[in-house]
Amino acid sequence: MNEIKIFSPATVANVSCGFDVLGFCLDSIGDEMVIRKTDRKGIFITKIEGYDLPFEAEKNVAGVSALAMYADAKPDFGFEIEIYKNIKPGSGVGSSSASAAGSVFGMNVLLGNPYNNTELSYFAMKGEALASQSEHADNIAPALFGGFTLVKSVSPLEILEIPTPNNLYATIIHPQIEIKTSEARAILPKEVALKDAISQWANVGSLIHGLHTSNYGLIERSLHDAIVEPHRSKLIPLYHDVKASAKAAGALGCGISGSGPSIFSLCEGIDAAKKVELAIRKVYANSDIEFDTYVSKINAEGMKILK
Ligand SMILES: Nc1ncnc2c1ncn2[C@@H]1O[C@H](COP(=O)(O)OP(=O)(O)O)[C@@H](O)[C@H]1O
Ligand SMILES: N[C@@H](CCOP(=O)(O)O)C(=O)O
Repeated sequence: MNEIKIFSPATVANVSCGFDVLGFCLDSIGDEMVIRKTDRKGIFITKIEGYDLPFEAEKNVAGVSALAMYADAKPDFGFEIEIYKNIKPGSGVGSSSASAAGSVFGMNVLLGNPYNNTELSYFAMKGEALASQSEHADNIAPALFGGFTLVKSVSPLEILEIPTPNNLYATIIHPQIEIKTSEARAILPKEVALKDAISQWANVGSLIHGLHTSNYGLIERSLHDAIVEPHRSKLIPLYHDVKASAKAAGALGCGISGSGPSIFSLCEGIDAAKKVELAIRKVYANSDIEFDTYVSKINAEGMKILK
């Protein structure tokens, strides 16, 4: 096989209480990428559609992760990468991760799958670091493994796959402002109060248990964030109104998706997710902020090979 076309999914990182460790994969939004073997040695980004992003491999997250894997694999040929971007950069649903993980996923298939998903996550983290100035894997892991993931450690990299209850859906609202992950990280405090840490790790533990046991009530009671949300919510217009509307419409929980500005809600069933979508659309519809919304099943598969 000399060429592959893939769907590289959007992802929601943090999931309220799990800053930098928890994430889940979306089904209804993602980029497409074509990866092709070429006689020319090296990594070449030959096409980008959708958004204006750098073509130099060293400046594009897809190229940085590809170069990290290329240096390890040392093939006697090169790779061309085409990126068809649907996920707006800086939207908070893992735009950079979709590219960073997509290039190495596609290259791995063309190389005959020498690397497992954890090894691919390691290379993809090198690309993610270019965008966010930090090596975190909470978007990359769900993009590659699918479903919910927990990054137990980045060094050494250890990723746990968490079972996803069948009837869990996400509703996303994306106000059209850009928040760079690097900037949203820079505003966070370096230290946290012990009482906040206690509530946060209790919620992470109970959320994981709720996911394992399909206990929607426990999931609902665990979707809180005492540490990051108070700081980042100030960057998102009408954040608290959206959250209140989502909860009133029946969401299990609602929080900042990744570093924002997107806001996610988790819901039991597609009908509840659509009801939440209608409710939160009304919040921005009464303002001058443009926005998109979408409802997605949790994508258990992650990356998909299109051809
Ligand atoms: N292939 C790429 N896809 C998305 N963003 C990229 C890519 N290559 C470089 N970037 C840069 O990464 C930044 C967006 O990443 P980030 O702030 O983490 O947003 P997101 O939350 O959408 O991933 C932008 O500055 C963008 O120019
Ligand atoms: N844990 C990171 C996740 C950033 O996600 P993104 O989708 O905004 O890139 C953080 O919160 O900084």
